[in-house]
Order: sequence, then structure tokens, then C-alpha cells
Amino acid sequence: MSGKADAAISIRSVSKYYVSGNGKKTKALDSVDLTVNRGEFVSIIGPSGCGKTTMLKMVGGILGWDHGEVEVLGKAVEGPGPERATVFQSFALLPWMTVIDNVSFGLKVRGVAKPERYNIARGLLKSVGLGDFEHAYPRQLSGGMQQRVGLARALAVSPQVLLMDEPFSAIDAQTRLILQTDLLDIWSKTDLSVLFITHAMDEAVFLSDKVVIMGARPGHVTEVIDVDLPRPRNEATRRDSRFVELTGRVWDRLRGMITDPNADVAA
Ligand SMILES: Nc1ncnc2c1ncn2[C@@H]1O[C@H](COP(=O)(O)OP(=O)(O)OP(=O)(O)O)[C@@H](O)[C@H]1O
Repeated sequence: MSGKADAAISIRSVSKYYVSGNGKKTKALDSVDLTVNRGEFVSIIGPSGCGKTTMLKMVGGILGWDHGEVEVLGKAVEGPGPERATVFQSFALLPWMTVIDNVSFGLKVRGVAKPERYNIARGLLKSVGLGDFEHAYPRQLSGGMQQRVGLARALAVSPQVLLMDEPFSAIDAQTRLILQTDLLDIWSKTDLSVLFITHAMDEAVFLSDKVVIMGARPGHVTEVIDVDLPRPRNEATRRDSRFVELTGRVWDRLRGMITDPNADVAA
């Protein structure tokens, strides 16, 4: 698939400035182009401050931009919309609500009756491996379990586009590997288009169809790496020589920016 008509997310020539309290202008993004085709899984990786979260917020419709165009499913983004859902690093669950109420909260806001929303939430909790925890409160769950709830909550509203902002970075390394596989399993059964932010190179390669590498000061896209590893991906993928090679290529690009921050400053 290629071309504008197939794009789930289209970011074209987008630049973004932040203005601080004292009037100082910081250019956060410089003429960024990025496309996520329908059904694609795309990761963004880059040094701290290169504008990853800024881009995700723009696509989510909670932050504006200064130049260029941002479209989701062929329509200009003008604010948040029901076809997009976000999974946050901090889980962002409501602590006073049970798991099932957290998962079905978005449906409640949309006026879906309780039996129906519970029915949907139960199906999703089962699919993320938490079928027995609907009456638990977030504080009673591990970080990995809380993020499973976060994922189920995002999926409950049947989004077409899923935005994920370092969703596994607060989770221990072993659980993180399991969550990556589970996420791919869930994604493979849907038509979801995913934009996923991470700092972990192996995670980006394992999950994605494309890894977008960004540089900083101001944020810009330096390279897009196509991940030609077959799907479904599993533990054997992590030992595949092609996986090791692609992860190494991402690190080669990033290492230069980190050891020499001036190496990749946008013109
Ligand atoms: N509200 C704000 N006001 C001013 N500058 C901001 C604001 N938010 C972000 N910035 C600046 O914009 C740039 C991009 O920030 P952003 O948080 O999008 O980067 P990031 O790549 O997500 O970083 P990290 O990997 O550390 O999360 C940085 O230079 C940051 O300091």
C-alpha cells in the first residue's frame, strides 16, 4: 500500500514552536514528514527532546502546530476524535474505579448502556489476560497488569488509530517482552494503525513495519528503516540475524547523535 489514500496518519512538512513564559521561542519540530499507512505499525525513536511526544499529541488533536498538515484517515486534525485512542507511559488509570469500570469508562462517556459496555470490557480483559481481575482496583495490580488495563481501555472505544507514548517504559524488562508479543497478537487480529514511541531499539524493531529515526534541535526525521522481518513475530524473531542487524543499524544512527549532539542538527 502506498499513497495518501492509504494513509492512516499523514504528517506533512510540519513545524512546531513552543513559546515559554518569557517569550522565548523554541523550534521543537522542523518540517517533519511521516506516514503511517492503514494497518501499519510504525515506531518513532530518537534522543530525548527530539519531539516524539509533541508529534503524538498533534496527531491526538491535543496540540496544534505552526506550519504543515496533519491528517488522520484522510481528514485534517482539528481536535481529538473517536477514531483515535492513546496509551500512556503512566497508565493514567482512575484509581477509584475497578478494572472493568476503567476499561468501559470511554463507552460510558459515549452513552453505552452498562450491560453492553461491561460485555465489551469483559471480552477485552480476557484478550489482555485479565479476565479474572475485573473487580480489582489499579493499586492491586502490577505495572504490567495496569498497562494491560490501559491497552484494553484504549481498545474499548474501537479506535482505528492507536497512539502509544512509551507504553512499556515503566515496566520491568521481562514483562515488557511478554507485553510486546501480546500487543502484536492483539494488533494482528485488528485493522489498527499504530504509532508507537519508544527509546528501546529492540522494541522498535520487534514491533514495527517501519522505524522512524528522529534527530533533535530542532526535531526532524533522519531516516525511516523498513523492517522486513516476517510476521507473526515471536521469541525466535529476537534471535534472528536480521533482527540483530536491524537493531544494530538503528543503534548506529542513534549513537552518532548521542556521542556527538552536533552531528545531526537539522540545517
Ligand atoms: N510545553 C512546552 N513548552 C516549551 N517547550 C517544550 C514544551 N514541551 C516540549 N518542549 C520542548 O520541545 C522539544 C520536544 O519535546 P518532546 O517532549 O516532544 O520531546 P521527546 O522526544 O518526546 O522527549 P523525551 O524522549 O524526553 O520524552 C524539547 O526541546 C522540549 O524541551
